[in-house]
Amino acid sequence: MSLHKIFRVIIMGPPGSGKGTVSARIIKSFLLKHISSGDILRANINAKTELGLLMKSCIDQGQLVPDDVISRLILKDLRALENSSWLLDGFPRTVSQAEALEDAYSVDSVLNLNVPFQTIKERLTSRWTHLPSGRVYNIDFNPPKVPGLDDVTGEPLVQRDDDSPETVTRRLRSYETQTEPVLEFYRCKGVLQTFSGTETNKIWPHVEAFLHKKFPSIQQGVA
Ligand SMILES: Nc1nc2c(ncn2[C@@H]2O[C@H](COP(=O)(O)OP(=O)(O)O)[C@@H](O)[C@H]2O)c(=O)[nH]1
Ligand SMILES: Nc1ncnc2c1ncn2[C@@H]1O[C@H](COP(=O)(O)OP(=O)(O)O)[C@@H](O)[C@H]1O
Repeated sequence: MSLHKIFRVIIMGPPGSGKGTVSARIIKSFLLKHISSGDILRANINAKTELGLLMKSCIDQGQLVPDDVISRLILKDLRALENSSWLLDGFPRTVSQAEALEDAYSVDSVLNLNVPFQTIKERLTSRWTHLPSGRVYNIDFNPPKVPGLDDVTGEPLVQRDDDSPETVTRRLRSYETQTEPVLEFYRCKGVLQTFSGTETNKIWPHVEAFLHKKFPSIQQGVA
């Protein structure tokens, strides 16, 4: 049995609301393992796995992949982290996924990034991604040190196929119809914490203060 309490945290928000950016900041300060459903799917596409090839057209069209596929994939990864605290990013995105997760684990906190759709549309057309790590950059907000290259590895950055304006509109629509009900699911359980704004640098101090207060024992450097 682990001596430490395990904390299970989810980060939610529409596509482009800053989940990846805020997650990167969280794992710098807190001992949580970051699991991103989008990064896992893109790694499968990149490695041309059977699953990746099957899912690619769904993702490129801005549609969600089937619930059973993503739930199986994520729950398998979570089982490998049985004794660690985790931060889940991009899952669950439907009530059925939330129920599948709830059957296996109880969630301590859900961080909801509430960013207006207009702000998101502007951001995503200038998002650049380092696919192997999931690190994200933005031409205006956090440009890479050398244009077009990842700061850590020097490898090339790419623009995601699903970040075109038409596909972003479709993803926002699927967020409204399929993912917003998940917020209600967690609100009813009393674990939803919403952070609203248009700038990550203004939202972040509130997220950080909330986590410090709620989970003091998982700060980096705390035994
Ligand atoms: N202009 C601007 N861009 C931001 C801000 N926060 C994040 N971004 C960028 O917006 C894009 C989407 O952020 P990301 O963290 O990938 O969002 P996710 O899709 O929710 O994981 C990325 O290119 C980020 O670098 C912000 O406050 N202002
Ligand atoms: N939990 C999920 N359920 C269904 N599809 C998912 C899920 N997570 C990711 N995907 C697929 O991968 C795409 C990219 O996901 P992600 O990187 O989390 O996007 P975003 O940056 O838009 O929040 C989604 O548009 C969807 O097609």
